Amino acid sequence: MNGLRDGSLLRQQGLIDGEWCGAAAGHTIEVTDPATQHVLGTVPDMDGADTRAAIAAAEKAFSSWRKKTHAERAALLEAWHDLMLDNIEDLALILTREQGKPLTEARGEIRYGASFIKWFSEEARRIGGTTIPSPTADRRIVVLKEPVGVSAIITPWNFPNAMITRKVGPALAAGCTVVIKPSDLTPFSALALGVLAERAGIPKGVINIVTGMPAGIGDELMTNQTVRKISFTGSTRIGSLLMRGAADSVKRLSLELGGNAPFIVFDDADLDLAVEGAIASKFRNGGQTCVCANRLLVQSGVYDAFAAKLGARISAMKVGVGTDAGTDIGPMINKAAIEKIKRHVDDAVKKGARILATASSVPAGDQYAVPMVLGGATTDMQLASEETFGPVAPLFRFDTEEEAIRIANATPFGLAAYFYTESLKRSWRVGEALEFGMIGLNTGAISTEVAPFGGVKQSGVGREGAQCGIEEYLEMKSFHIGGLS
Ligand SMILES: O=CCCC(=O)O
Repeated sequence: MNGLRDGSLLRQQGLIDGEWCGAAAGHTIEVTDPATQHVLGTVPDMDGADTRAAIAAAEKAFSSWRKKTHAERAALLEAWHDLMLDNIEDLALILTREQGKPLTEARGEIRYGASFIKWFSEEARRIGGTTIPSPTADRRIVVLKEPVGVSAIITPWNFPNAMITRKVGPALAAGCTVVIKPSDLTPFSALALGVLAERAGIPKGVINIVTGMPAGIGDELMTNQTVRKISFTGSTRIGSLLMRGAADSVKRLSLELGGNAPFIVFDDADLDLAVEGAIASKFRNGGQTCVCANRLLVQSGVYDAFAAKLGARISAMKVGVGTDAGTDIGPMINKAAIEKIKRHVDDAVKKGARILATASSVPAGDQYAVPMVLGGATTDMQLASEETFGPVAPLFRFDTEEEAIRIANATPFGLAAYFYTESLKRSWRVGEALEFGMIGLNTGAISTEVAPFGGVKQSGVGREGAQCGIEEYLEMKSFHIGGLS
């Protein structure tokens, strides 16, 4: 890959038990640049047998990793974090090339990703336990916190770095070992993290990375008795398949699944702030983020003004190759993504929506979606019930607060929601009425290592980040000590 300062970060092998290796069966898959369709390289197309080897390596490493002191684990995580920031330019370039997002956003993702490693290196020192007043005089009861065990980490293509670190950070801090299955579309970011983990001194077998198509690897991770925990970010369809597959061996699960985020602008909102928030939330990663605003609900009194302001911002957007200076929106990840966006726009227009504004600078090529504002969106349109996952901002007009809350909650998903108002009373009323795991009030940015990240309803189970994130990788053991009288 041209432009890397350290070419050894582009690794084209999987990582099992400290060995960089190919698939046992010798198969490989190509990884392409979504902007150019050029092949960037290949990675092993591993299967169930390779995955079993990775799980066995993680199991072997678990017995010594769990016994390290919290300070020892924290020091290794800190070293890994520092190496990520030292190599930010290369990690960002690899990420942009395989995923497409603009380089400035890719740098942001590396900093965001590294922040989870730093955060959980600190949390490693704070894994405590409790003592419980005993019901009898001759006994004492303490609750110990112990690592869950070998954890499967299955991650998506839209955040190829940060979705790994948000899971691996707490897993390692807790004393678990991991088998990572990155998306087959974006494995190089994961492998570069593996190279840096090795340089940081994280022992062999603690982090294993299996690359390739999902079916064989996923089946093994789901059913293997040694795997005690699965953490997955991706679609609700796959999340529920994993839940079913993991049921026979009763694994712990953390699932961060699909969303359908409402973004509500009330008449009393600061409109400029709302437009900033809409740009940040709707157009992050070209709209390919699970917490992206999907439905923009705008109250009648400010509908036209908001549409005009948002339209002006979108008209000025530059679409193009992520590594070109000034690019705001990169290519979409693949043809299926483009087709879905097109289907949503065609359906909306057929049902009466109007295109109010589009980005003026969009290169030719069917890998690019046109950023746009759609006016007159209604709840019978496909884009009201499905995540578009693209740079299309549909505006739904509403009249009353009750109507906005009803429309916002009319979805089986419950990941993120946003609303804008200057009223204190309304802030609390609406914040409490929205059925979502994360709410942004007068902000479109809710992603940070310090706050719990996760959803309700079909958007998943469990929380990542924050102080609670490490609990997902810890078991409680009640220890009853008798005969003390
Ligand atoms: O799309 C997945 C999560 C992105 C984020 O952490 O904000």
